[in-house]
Amino acid sequence: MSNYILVINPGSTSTKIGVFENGTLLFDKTLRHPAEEIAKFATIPDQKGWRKELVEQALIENNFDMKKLTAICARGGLVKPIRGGTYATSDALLADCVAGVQGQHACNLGGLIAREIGDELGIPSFIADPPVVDELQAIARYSGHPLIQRVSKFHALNQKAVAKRYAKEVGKKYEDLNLIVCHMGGGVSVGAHVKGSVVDTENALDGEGPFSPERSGSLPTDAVMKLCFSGDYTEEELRKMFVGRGGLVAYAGSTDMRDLLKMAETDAKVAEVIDAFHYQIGKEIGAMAAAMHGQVDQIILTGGIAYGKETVQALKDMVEWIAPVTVYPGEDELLALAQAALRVLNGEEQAKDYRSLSAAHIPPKKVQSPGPRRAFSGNRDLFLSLWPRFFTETAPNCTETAPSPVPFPIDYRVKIFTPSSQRPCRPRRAWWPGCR
Ligand SMILES: Nc1ncnc2c1ncn2[C@@H]1O[C@H](COP(=O)(O)OP(=O)(O)OP(=O)(O)O)[C@@H](O)[C@H]1O
Ligand SMILES: CCCC(=O)O
Repeated sequence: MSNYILVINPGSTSTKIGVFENGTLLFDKTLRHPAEEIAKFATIPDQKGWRKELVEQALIENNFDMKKLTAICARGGLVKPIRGGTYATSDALLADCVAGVQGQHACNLGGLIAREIGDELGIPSFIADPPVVDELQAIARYSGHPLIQRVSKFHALNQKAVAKRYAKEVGKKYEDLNLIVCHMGGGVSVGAHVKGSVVDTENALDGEGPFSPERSGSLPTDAVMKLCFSGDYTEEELRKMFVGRGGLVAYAGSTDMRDLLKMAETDAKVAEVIDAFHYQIGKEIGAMAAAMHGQVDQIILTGGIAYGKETVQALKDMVEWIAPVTVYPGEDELLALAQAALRVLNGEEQAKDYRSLSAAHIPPKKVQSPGPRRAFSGNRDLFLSLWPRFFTETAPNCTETAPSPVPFPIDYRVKIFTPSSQRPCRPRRAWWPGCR
């Protein structure tokens, strides 16, 4: 029996859709959303009805009868940290997509639209491998300061898809391989896939890792603090500067690697920027190899920039001594979504239940420590907000700790960094349960 699957991948300026009959694409379409259309909506969740109508219209234009659909699978959203896999669009998941518990991003609309269409048709709807897939090992969560905890936000959908594709091609299971996957698109992320879990990667959305065509990646803390407190920029301006207008576009004026490679033929400065881009990515691959104790079966390069032979050669020169390199240029996130739904429909995998996981996943609230407020005044919030959000805090004289945001046997409670004083917590602020 054929399964017909609608897949939806909402991005900031487009919604990509596809209809698959089992694993075969029947048709796809990129629905472009001009800035002036997007600007009509105050928030991302407000765009739901409008984008949903555009999706339905595209199916009609392709003469596809929606009643034939068996399931819907979407990319999304910035929900709580979860393990990779296919998740049913439960109410709890949708509430977190609306709230944007790890940030507002167009992919939060994926689950919302999928569920609404699915409910209308009486068919199941899913999300798969959202950017907040978080399988970090405990030691990878240390940032260097207990107020800031590292989290994983990366191209999980494409990274996992190409890793599984490689495993299939060599006749092995993803869960039996150690792979470094490097996605190079508008953003760049490098993941250490150890036996099916991404035990280290960057928070590529919020300012970690190598710079990319449009993101600054990791920046020196002191310099960032100076910008934050300079009074010259608003929080929003700085965010745009680092995520959206940072990296290659900031140095060389374009996010398009093809243009930059052309420019580099006659412009030595642009050529050096591209060298630096390759250098940072190669260095990050090396870091992941060390995190994996050198036990790397294969390095996989993927994303649009992996089409460029210059980039592939530069990275091979830097990292091929670690492990052989396979190149899967571009990304096929639509196919990855269809396959994720199919694995569930065929009974190869069970859809995960976000609701039953979410209790264990509740990240610590963004708790404000009463202590350092005076030192940083109001701008402290601005500074911290540029960094990974789920910093776990504990009061200087409080022995309570915040819960782990992930369901793994990880206990990185901040208590270990603080004197285990039994003095009562400061009475002036209750800032998490049990610390009153
Ligand atoms: N043949 C090519 N050679 C070199 N670079 C290329 C080639 N084709 C596309 N690219 C580059 O790939 C980049 C876009 O990649 P991609 O389409 O994967 O990004 P995206 O989907 O917009 O962002 P993300 O992958 O972060 O979600 C651009 O910089 C583009 O210039
Ligand atoms: C880093 C997660 C995905 C993206 O770049 O949009």
